[in-house]
Amino acid sequence: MAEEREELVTERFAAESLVQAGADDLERAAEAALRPRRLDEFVGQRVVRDQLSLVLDAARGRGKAPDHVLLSGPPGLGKTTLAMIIAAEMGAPLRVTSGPAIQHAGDLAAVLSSLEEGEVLFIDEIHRLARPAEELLYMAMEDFRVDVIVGKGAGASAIPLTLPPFTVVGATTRAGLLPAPLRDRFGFTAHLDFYSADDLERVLVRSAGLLGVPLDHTAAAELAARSRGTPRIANRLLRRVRDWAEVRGDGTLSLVAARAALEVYEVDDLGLDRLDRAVLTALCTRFGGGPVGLTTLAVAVGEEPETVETVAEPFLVREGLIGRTPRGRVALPAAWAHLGLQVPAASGTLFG
Ligand SMILES: Nc1ncnc2c1ncn2[C@@H]1O[C@H](COP(=O)(O)OP(=O)(O)OP(=O)(O)O)[C@@H](O)[C@H]1O
Repeated sequence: MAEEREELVTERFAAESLVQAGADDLERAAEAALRPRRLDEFVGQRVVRDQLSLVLDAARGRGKAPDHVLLSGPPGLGKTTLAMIIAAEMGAPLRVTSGPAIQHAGDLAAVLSSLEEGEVLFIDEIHRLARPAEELLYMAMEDFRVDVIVGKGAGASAIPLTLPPFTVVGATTRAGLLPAPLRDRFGFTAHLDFYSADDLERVLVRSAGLLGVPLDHTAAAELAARSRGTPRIANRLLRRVRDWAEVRGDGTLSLVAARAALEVYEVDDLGLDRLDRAVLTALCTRFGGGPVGLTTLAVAVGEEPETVETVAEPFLVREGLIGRTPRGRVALPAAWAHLGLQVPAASGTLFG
């Protein structure tokens, strides 16, 4: 009986994860369709764009592969997009992999030894590379050489293999976790910051044009203000408003349609979603405003600590809702106000 139930549960999970995988694929496809292909289509991040354009122009002028590029910043700000743009601008092929996908140094050696001259190797979540792979990578980045190990144990020998010049584009949400020797191998490092409301409005107008949907100026402003400074979220909200307008409205993406859809999807005035609010609520109501450790906070909201730290926290910190202290996370007065709660009398002593 118990076994039968377990099987049913497993089947249900399998079915749910299939549906989820399908949904993720659809989201990814929808995202890909809106990705800028060239640097001059990439909205905002003016300083990064200018600097990168110089790096690429100089490399083109010399007829060489550009320096290795490290892109850091919260999810959804355009790191993958920029990696693709670098390859497109250089007219070079792009190879995509990620830190977690490379379990062993041998996996990385296989990728490196098959690179073409000038190829761009995009390594997403580069901070999650295993240590031996990391060491192999910085030798390859510096000397364009890898040692391929042949054989095992005492009889193993290293055969040096020269690689054609290539460019690594590393992306990370946690630049602080990269060891210095790896970080130092990148000739150009850029940090992507949250977008202004004006830039997000431009992202939305561009995306609406590509989707062929009529977007009111007022609706664009409302969506921009509630997109947590993030183009991925802006585009996602745009697609949800389009759903609402087509199913419940007259097809126009008006302010009324935007507000109604945002209410359905529980996006509040600041653009906070369910996870953000769960973090704030746990911090204020369960832990009395903190300080509370990241792991405890993550358990309280049923998420991985890394998700809370990289997805929810950066924006909450930027908005002055929470603070990070050596003793843990604390709620700031704006958090209580946002939840419509009274700041407890003792909270003045929480921060610090
Ligand atoms: N500057 C921009 N201009 C226009 N659209 C953008 C810009 N940056 C990102 N986008 C849009 O946002 C989406 C998410 O961007 P992207 O996948 O590059 O983010 P990311 O930083 O790599 O995120 P992650 O860290 O989660 O991989 C893209 O599909 C693209 O359509």
